[in-house]
Amino acid sequence: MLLTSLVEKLDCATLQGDLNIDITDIAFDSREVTKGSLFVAVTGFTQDGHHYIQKAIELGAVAVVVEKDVAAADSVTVLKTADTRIALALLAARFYDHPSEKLNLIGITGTNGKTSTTYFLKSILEQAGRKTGVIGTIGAKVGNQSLKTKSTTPTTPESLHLQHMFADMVESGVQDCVMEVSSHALSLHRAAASRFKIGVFTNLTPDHLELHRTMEEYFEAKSMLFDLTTDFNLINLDDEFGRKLSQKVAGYDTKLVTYGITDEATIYATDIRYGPDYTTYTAHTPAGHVDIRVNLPGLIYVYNSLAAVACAYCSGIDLELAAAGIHAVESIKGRLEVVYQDEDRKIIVDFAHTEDSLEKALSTLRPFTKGRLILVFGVYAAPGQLGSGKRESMGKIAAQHADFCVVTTDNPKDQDPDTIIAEVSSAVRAAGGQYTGIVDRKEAIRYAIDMSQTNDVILIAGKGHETTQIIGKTEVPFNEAEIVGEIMAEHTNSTSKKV
Ligand SMILES: CC(=O)N[C@H]1[C@@H](OP(=O)(O)OP(=O)(O)OC[C@H]2O[C@@H](n3ccc(=O)[nH]c3=O)[C@H](O)[C@@H]2O)O[C@H](CO)[C@@H](O)[C@@H]1O[C@H](C)C(=O)N[C@@H](C)C(=O)N[C@H](CCC(=O)O)C(=O)O
Repeated sequence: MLLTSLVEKLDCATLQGDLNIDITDIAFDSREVTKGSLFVAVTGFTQDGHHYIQKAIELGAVAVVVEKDVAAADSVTVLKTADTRIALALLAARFYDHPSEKLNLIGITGTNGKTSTTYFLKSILEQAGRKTGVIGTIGAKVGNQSLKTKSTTPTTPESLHLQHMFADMVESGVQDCVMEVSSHALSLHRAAASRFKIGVFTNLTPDHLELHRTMEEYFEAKSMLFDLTTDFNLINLDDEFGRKLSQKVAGYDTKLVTYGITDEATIYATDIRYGPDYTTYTAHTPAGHVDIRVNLPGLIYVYNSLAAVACAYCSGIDLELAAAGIHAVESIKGRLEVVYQDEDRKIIVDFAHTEDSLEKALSTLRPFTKGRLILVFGVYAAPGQLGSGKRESMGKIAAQHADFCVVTTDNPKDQDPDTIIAEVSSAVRAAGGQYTGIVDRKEAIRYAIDMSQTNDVILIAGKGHETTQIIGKTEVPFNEAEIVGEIMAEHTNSTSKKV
């Protein structure tokens, strides 16, 4: 593609060189540059892409886009713009011929519920016989086939990778794409230049305050999704920030559809009932009502499946197919996932890593726990959370809702695990909770299993679907389902040896 067409009407100045050159690829990482590429220099959190311009040129970049003044060889075209992240998104969308506009693209944002809503919706769309793509913490997939990608972010890819994925999906005949859109992604313009037919807002509770600093900033970041939607804004009306957002978007050209468990919402749930491993309710929509059965317990799964029903309604899908799609989801990786069960005990892994989600996970399990509710958890390290009170509040919630807490590490990163555990433990103690502290997370899990008795439930909270732990600068493998399996196998062996 000619550079002139690629940058046409883009807000950037040509500092040097020819625009009449062919661009064969775009890269924002010098390590991905190939001959004939356009290199976009992005200022990162740890490094600065502007320092890699020379490297990119050596590898064959013929043009660069910058936001800072840098020297480059005369043979290379240099363009300057105010924000290279926005430019990258716009350039990528053009390079791949605006693929998001060729999809029924549904973006889901909110602190919690993005992944399970995505699972439910994918299943509904597949029940409706539609070829569906997903992008999120479960990876990028078409059906059950993973898409090849260079993306390195955990949830929402950088704009270049994202547009590439959309283009691949269009090429393979995908009609609908369900995507988790994180607040990180929105504030870093990863989704800019994408067009969403439907935007979903699940909820907002404190998280990622290391990046957004205040809840107001966090809310503004999440709200950015609704500047990118074209048809429907679908918002949880029972959430404080959802109500605020619905007022904010009321004047937009897009249609506002709300959901919740009161009949004030456009789509709402009644007759909610829970069992130890299911939830049933009736979903009411303007197109009629339908009985829903979710194979997971708890109010959060009413909200997350209802959001998927609401998307189905907005996409013109029959409500019976929506119900069948939700029922077809047997479990969700790392979401109240039962990783071991025998007549004595049940071991559950959940991603709960915020105050709100930990409280909800424990309260959901409590009514179905005949013995003790044993919690294994840590508080992950994030720069802004040093002294922010998260350790104290997580400790307090744990003490209030669990019978025994094994306080351990989550992702301690560069922070001292002993200090984290001491601070969390002191909060558990102050709130009258029973606890022990064990730095090694595997040993903490083993301790909980060893102390468990008939009818006890063990909740291992914080990491959910994640399969690594970040200790210092190293990411070490840590798959909780496998670890529980190993420990239980050791138990079985030692018991049979005794016999
Ligand atoms: C904090 C954050 O968002 N980090 C992301 C960011 O890393 P960074 O800013 O540190 O990158 P950097 O190393 O400083 O590099 C800066 C620039 O120099 C370039 N570079 C660097 C080295 C080199 O040799 N050549 C080169 O050109 C890089 O390509 C980059 O453009 O850019 C990298 C490249 O895309 C990402 O892999 C990385 O995601 C890390 C792994 C991450 O954990 N991100 C998390 C925080 C994240 O984004 N999470 C959200 C979900 C949040 C949630 O709701 O839970 C997500 O949407 O995934």
